[in-house]
Amino acid sequence: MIELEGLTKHYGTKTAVDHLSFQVRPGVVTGFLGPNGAGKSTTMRMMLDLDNPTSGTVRIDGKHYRDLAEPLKYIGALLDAKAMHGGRSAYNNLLCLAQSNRIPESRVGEVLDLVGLTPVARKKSKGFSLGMGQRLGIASALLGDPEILMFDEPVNGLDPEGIHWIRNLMKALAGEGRTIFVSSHLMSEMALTADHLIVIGQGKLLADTSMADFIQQNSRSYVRLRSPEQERLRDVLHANGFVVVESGNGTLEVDGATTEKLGELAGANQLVLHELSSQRASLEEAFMQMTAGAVEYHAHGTDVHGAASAPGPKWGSISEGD
Ligand SMILES: Nc1ncnc2c1ncn2[C@@H]1O[C@H](COP(=O)(O)OP(=O)(O)OP(=O)(O)O)[C@@H](O)[C@H]1O
Repeated sequence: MIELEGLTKHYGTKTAVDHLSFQVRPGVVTGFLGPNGAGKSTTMRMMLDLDNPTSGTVRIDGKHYRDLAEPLKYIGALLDAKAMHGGRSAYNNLLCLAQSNRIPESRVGEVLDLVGLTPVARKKSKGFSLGMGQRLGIASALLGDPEILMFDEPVNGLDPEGIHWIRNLMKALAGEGRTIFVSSHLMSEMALTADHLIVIGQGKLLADTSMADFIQQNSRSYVRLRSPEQERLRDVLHANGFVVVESGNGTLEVDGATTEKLGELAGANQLVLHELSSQRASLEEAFMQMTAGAVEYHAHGTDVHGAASAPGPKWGSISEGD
């Protein structure tokens, strides 16, 4: 269990983390979500005592990180995959870590095998691809066989097979009763992995909810209709008690209705329909709406030639990869 209480970090006048209080429980994968610059990495660094909080506390199974003897046996973390010593082999990088925490050398081979790096174990890590570096970082997190694991953007640089592997690994580790805390700025990725969600924006807690509740509350479903007689269709829908939203391009959206019901209503009123479809807003959209006021870096449209357009949140690519 990880517990944060009033955790706050200022860098000069900048508040990176703002009175964060939440718990990360064992036995589930907890996703840590927020747009770029929300404060996820700063929070994780403070959890590992790599940065000092301005105020507030973090406890790992009731203790401060610095009071853990041989911390790799309690908590393993993938924060910065490039943090390894590039001049050392993968094997020696892990061996040094193992020795510093009195972990037997046999475990080095085990974790290299687990992450699929055995064939390159004796190669210098500076020649590793992003994905191989990510796997080596994951191996170091697993080295002490800890009950708590933290991964900062673990799928960065991984190919679809690697993404699938890390997703299943996190689920399996949670299934063994471990505490798994994983950050991402991609809702779509989290939807496939996490059981619970902590969402932050500009350092503040925006949501602490189960994934099931988040999906239930945020994936709005509605029916989209298009007709050459749009006005008459709208009047018929209104007259039958439906709330209708005009969404542009001549389409109408109706919440809380089925395609069957609306199709029959249109038929009974001899209305021609060019479209009658059931729609579901994506979780990515719901997440973007939740964090819209807390997005720090805005892209300005998609026109690479610089034509002006409305600012929108800058978001990474969506990776479904399953
Ligand atoms: N050492 C530092 N000095 C000054 N400002 C910092 C420092 N580290 C982080 N920040 C600022 O604190 C805020 C939070 O940054 P952080 O890296 O924790 O966000 P993040 O949610 O991990 O973002 P990303 O998804 O882009 O990695 C940002 O505005 C960042 O510019």
